[in-house]
Amino acid sequence: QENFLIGFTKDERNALLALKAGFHNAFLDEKWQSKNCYDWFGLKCNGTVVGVTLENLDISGEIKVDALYNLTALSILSFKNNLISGQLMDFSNNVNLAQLDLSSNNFSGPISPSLVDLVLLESLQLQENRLTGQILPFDQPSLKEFNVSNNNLSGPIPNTSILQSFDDSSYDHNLLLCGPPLSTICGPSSLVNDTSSSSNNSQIGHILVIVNAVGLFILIILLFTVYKKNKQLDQKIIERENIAVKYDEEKGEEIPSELPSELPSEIPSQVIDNKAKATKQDQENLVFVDGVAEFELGDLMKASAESLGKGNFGNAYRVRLDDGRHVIVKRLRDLKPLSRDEFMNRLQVITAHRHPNLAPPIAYFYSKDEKLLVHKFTANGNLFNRIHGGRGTSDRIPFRWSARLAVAQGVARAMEYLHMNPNSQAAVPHGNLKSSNVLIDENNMVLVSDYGMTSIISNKISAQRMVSYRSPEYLASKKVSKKSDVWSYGSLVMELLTGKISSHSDPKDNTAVDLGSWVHRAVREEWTAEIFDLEIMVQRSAIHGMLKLLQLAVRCCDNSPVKRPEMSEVVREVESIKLPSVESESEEDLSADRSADRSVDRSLTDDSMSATPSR
Ligand SMILES: Nc1ncnc2c1ncn2[C@@H]1O[C@H](COP(=O)(O)OP(=O)(O)OP(=O)(O)O)[C@@H](O)[C@H]1O
Repeated sequence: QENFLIGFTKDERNALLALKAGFHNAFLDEKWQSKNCYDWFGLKCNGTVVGVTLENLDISGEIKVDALYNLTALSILSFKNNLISGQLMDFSNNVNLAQLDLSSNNFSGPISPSLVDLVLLESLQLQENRLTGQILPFDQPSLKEFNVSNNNLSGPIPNTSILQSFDDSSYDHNLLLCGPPLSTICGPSSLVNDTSSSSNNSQIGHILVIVNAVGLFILIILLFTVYKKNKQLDQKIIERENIAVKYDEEKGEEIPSELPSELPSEIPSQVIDNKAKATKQDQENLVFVDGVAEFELGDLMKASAESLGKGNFGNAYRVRLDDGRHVIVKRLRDLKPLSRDEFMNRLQVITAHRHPNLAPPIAYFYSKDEKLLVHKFTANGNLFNRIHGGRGTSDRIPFRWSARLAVAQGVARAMEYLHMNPNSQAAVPHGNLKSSNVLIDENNMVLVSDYGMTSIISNKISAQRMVSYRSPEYLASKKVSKKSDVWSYGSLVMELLTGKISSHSDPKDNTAVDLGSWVHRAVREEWTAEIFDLEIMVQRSAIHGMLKLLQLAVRCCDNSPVKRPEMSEVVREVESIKLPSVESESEEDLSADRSADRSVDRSLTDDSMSATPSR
């Protein structure tokens, strides 16, 4: 059989087929088949495989540690910007490797020691993963490019001449990394071996990272001592800045001109009130949106934290404060190059939006190396998990029609408010509405989160990663608008009604469907009633309301943006859908023998539906 292969050896082909089997990628399944290496997408071969370049393909799945053993001639390897998870591979057999780019994936665990022995290695790009443990003492003179920024690495940067020759951008955004070339000073705790690096139990998705609280505390004390020394000097600078702010306010200073045109041309009055407050606090601490400092940056840093995974704007952590309260901390990355003032201004615009169905950050932080958003923790998770979580297990609490309708109404109200905001004349598109950005709090209130981020995230990243339900015009222009929000709302409602995962929001899930086309087909082929999630289909008396909501969702997902309704019209329509009487719903629930969830469902419905002071 080997005689029939062109461009690569049998062992290499088998290794690549095994690699493909670990990925869930329809594109590769199609393109990596033939016996001719030259037909394979992303390969470079000359009798043997010398290059594998698979970038921006939404590849998910894991790579086995020994996956590259038989690719002995490999010189270039890039899996840049995919969703690959698992530990880094063993590169001991890839002695020709010169360029390795695994950036923007979900790799976890330690940096593979085999990389230190690659004497031809010129470029190592590991940024934007979830790597833990320490940086190894790379010192091969061949190394010209090196980047491990945006990981969870810890400890001192080894003092080799090669590693010290790269500037701090190669190391930025690793919360526990220290020593030159970073300006963070190493405390005694940094010298303790990081236990997380040796653990082999890194999981795909949500990894629990318990931060060594004692060690960190010592580090914080050291950092604060340094801060305090600078404080007196800073005080003078702050006083000067306050004078400058007052002067700007008197002149009626406007938001910098680079703001997107959809943002308000004037700063809302509430924002101006906050501005002086913010300027006093923001030098080295959190800026609280309501002006009351509930805790300090140091409290966050010494607390234990659980990683919730990597979102489009950075890593999110659930942090447990000393008083037992939980908050969510998001470490932002891929921002526009904003000055402190610009960042503060934009956050003030975002946080000035107040509506019972919105979840703005409660605090934010800016420093050269770190930008953070702090949110209240919402105890009942997100809508994605409510719709899809625990299916087929005894843990699953059925998600009934009344509760789903309440979600559709709450989200619609929040979106209408963002589009119309009566208080500040600010009208912003959300830009990233999806089920994981709809949160459910302890009172079962529906809260829309992560809105307005286009004003701070770099244009390239927003275009690549935001908007999980992609409208046709967004795919063409890469710009979010109110009408692309309406499309997203329609898709979210389809997800809510069908219980299907959208392939746009989770390409790696093989049960996912292109919701828009799937629903359109169902309507066209007249099997409409069958498309509803079984959990609500049993509620026969509600079928009329479900059909009405489905029709609205279909209109929101019209290919032509002008034919889509405005959010205000959507709110009117979704609120006109009546719930079936409590009696008939209860009877149906009883007949489905699933009455256990009644209290949960009714509370979700009642609470979120009653919270409508703005209407
Ligand atoms: N305030 C919060 N309370 C509880 N869970 C939250 C909160 N904010 C976010 N989460 C959850 O944490 C996880 C990560 O959130 P994050 O916003 O970083 O990413 P995402 O929602 O997956 O994507 P994107 O960055 O596009 O919004 C998600 O499952 C999200 O639902």
